[in-house]
Amino acid sequence: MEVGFLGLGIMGKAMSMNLLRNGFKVTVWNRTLAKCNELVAHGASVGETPAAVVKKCKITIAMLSDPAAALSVVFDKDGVLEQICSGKGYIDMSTVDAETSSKISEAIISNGGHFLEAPVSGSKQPAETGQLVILAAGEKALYDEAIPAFNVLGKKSFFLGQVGNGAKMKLVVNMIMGSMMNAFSEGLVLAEKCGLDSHSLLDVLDLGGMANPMFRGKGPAMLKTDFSPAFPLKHQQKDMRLALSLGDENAVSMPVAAAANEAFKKARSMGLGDLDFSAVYETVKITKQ
Ligand SMILES: NC(=O)C1=CN([C@@H]2O[C@H](COP(=O)(O)OP(=O)(O)OC[C@H]3O[C@@H](n4cnc5c(N)ncnc54)[C@H](OP(=O)(O)O)[C@@H]3O)[C@@H](O)[C@H]2O)C=CC1
Ligand SMILES: O=CCCC(=O)O
Repeated sequence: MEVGFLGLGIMGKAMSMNLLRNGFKVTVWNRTLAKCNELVAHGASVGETPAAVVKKCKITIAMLSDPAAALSVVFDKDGVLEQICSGKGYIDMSTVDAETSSKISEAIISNGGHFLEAPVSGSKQPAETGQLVILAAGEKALYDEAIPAFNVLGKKSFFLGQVGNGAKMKLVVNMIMGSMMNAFSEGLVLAEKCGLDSHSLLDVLDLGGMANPMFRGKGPAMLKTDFSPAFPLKHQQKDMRLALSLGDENAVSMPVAAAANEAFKKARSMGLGDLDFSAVYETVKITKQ
């Protein structure tokens, strides 16, 4: 199966590498074209533009930073729309809002193509090992066609119905995750300030009902001030912002998420946006001094 892949950031690189490892022919494109070189060394072909990739491939996947990037790659000059046509599928796996996804879907479909949104739960390591959770919505026939690729990329795929449902599910999940990360950071700082051993706190948490891979995986690194990016903080703040907007639309009061968003914004203003989202811990350390 020949697949196009647009966007070779932390996630896109890992996912396209995984497809190559599993026997897919992959044609890649990235805005900063030099990032394609490593994929080429592993057998990928390069498309000079998103349009060139779509022209070559029956199915093209995108994994881009945010709504502006997702729209630009489709609608701008040399974009996806120039070559999408009957029989071709476009799958956007970026985390965006439902409105962005619907706009892209309408344009693709009105040009004769097929569209699926398929944001993912899981980060860099699950992307490398094919353990993502895929939250797809849109055209069921394209979903069925993409299953061989999804089975390589993820451990479980959900088909959630109409376009927008995948985006909404992803934003709800990341809203919860961002709030949890803030509560976790406050707990770590409080434990330290009141004279407790932070590693003991991690052990206690890991043995109880709140045990989870995020605390287990990120906690020891946070205590060492290691914020090597798996999920960049600027993207987590984007997701909190989009989730809060979804809350506005649905008149859902979300004071916890709003406070978490403020902390991520503060972290961005401190220049921490490119670090892992666990670097929000640094903002709590400062405010508790
Ligand atoms: N990292 C993670 O753990 C997870 C991330 N996600 C989501 O996946 C998406 C990608 O995340 P991640 O790989 O971490 O992000 P990165 O920041 O590592 O990569 C972003 C990608 O988007 C491209 N890009 C940015 N702006 C534009 C633009 N205007 N036009 C074209 N391309 C653009 C970048 O190109 P260039 O190289 O040129 O800058 C790069 O390829 C995001 O929506 C994120 O929220 C979802 C699950 C987990
Ligand atoms: O969007 C990023 C999600 C990161 C994760 O699920 O660990």
